[in-house]
This record gives sequence, C-alpha cells and structure tokens, in this order.
Amino acid sequence: MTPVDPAPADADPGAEVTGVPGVDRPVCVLVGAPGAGKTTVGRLLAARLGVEFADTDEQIERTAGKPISDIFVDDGEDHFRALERAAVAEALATRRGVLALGGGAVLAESTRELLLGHLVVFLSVELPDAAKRTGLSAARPLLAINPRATMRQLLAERRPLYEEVADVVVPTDRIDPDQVTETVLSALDDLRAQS
Ligand SMILES: Nc1ncnc2c1ncn2[C@@H]1O[C@H](COP(=O)(O)OP(=O)(O)O)[C@@H](O)[C@H]1O
Ligand SMILES: O=C(O)C1=C[C@@H](OP(=O)(O)O)[C@@H](O)[C@H](O)C1
Ligand SMILES: [Mg+2]
Repeated sequence: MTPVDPAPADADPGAEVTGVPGVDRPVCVLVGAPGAGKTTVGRLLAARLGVEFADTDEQIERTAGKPISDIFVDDGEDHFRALERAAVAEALATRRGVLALGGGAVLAESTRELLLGHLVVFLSVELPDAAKRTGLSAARPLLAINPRATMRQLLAERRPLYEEVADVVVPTDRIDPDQVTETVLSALDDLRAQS
C-alpha cells in the first residue's frame, strides 16, 4: 500500500499551495469514469487539504491550445491519447497536490504501470448518475454518438481497469460533491493510519 500523508484538514489557507513538505508525489490521484466528479471533487479536496489541484485534461487543453472536443475532431482520438499519456506522466512526476486524470487515462497500460507508485482513489459512479452529471453532452466527444449505450459500455469495460490501479474505491452515487470529498478525506485518513 502506498503511504499517504495529506496535509491536515485545517491546513493554513494562507500557506504556499503546492504539496505536502517532504512528499515527492501527488497527495492522491483521482480516476473514474466521466461524470464521477474527478475534476469537481479534486478541486474541493485540494482546497480542504491546502494543496494545489491539477487536472490532466486542463493541461492537455493548455498545451494543444484548444478544447478536448476539438482535439478529437481535428486530430483524432489516438492523438488525444498520446497527448494524455504524456500529460499524465509529466503530472505524476511533477505535481505534488491532488491530481485528477481524464476518464480514459487508465486505458493505457503504461499509465496503469506508472500509477502503481501512487495513491489512487477510484471515484465510482453508476449509469443513472453518470448520465445525469455528464448530460451526455458534446463536451465529452466519446459520448457524442448513442451516449447512453456508450456510457453503459464504457462503465462496464473500464471498471476492472479503475479497480486495478486503485488503492481505495469511493462510490459517488446519490451524494453531492461535498459529501464525496468528506468520504475521500476519511479514506485517506484510514490509509494513513494503516501505513
Ligand atoms: N457527486 C456529485 N453529485 C452531483 N453532481 C456532481 C457530482 N460530482 C460531480 N458533479 C457534477 O457533474 C458534472 C461532471 O463533473 P466532473 O467533475 O467534470 O466529472 P469528471 O471530471 O469525473 O468527468 C459537473 O457538472 C459536476 O458539477
Ligand atoms: O473517458 C474518456 O475517455 C474521456 C474523459 C474526459 O475526461 P473526464 O473523465 O474528466 O470527463 C476527457 O479526458 C476526454 O473527453 C476523454
Ligand atoms: Mg474531469
């Protein structure tokens, strides 16, 4: 089990927001399907821990200079996945706070291998909430065609990959992002107590 050492929940909000002193990797890495709440909960979690937040999708968009939906349309999914593998590898090596990955990052075996050295939280979500939260919208290009069936298939195919890389699974169905954040915080405390 990877040791966890999050900053205390009452971390000084005025302190420099980077990571935990002496810890040379992200405090935790969030994985899960689109709509699981990785980006939303990641931000809340980082604020509670007093550390930085990074999202590999945002990094990819900054580097490419366009939204992910445009990368899919202009350059194709394979190109996006290559950018994603590079962005995830760089973020795992350099980020020290809370890191959210895109839902498909775990499809790459090389990424799953890299995640072995990290504390990984799988935010799980079932079809009803995943559908509601994504609105099955065009902002997520994978869901552009037959979104409900695609989401159902994606959840079934990826669950074993999320479970493979995860140290802990936090179900998010029917609870709000603040409640998910509290659940993740206590899971991190439990892991720290065990390590
Ligand atoms: N636990 C939750 N309950 C209700 N809505 C949520 C929850 N988590 C996230 N959301 C909403 O669902 C949408 C997708 O969340 P997001 O954080 O982008 O998910 P992800 O990054 O995992 O795809 C956002 O509108 C967000 O506000
Ligand atoms: O599941 C996927 O393959 C994807 C999920 C998206 O991120 P979120 O999981 O944050 O929505 C984004 O990386 C891209 O649209 C592809
Ligand atoms: Mg996201």
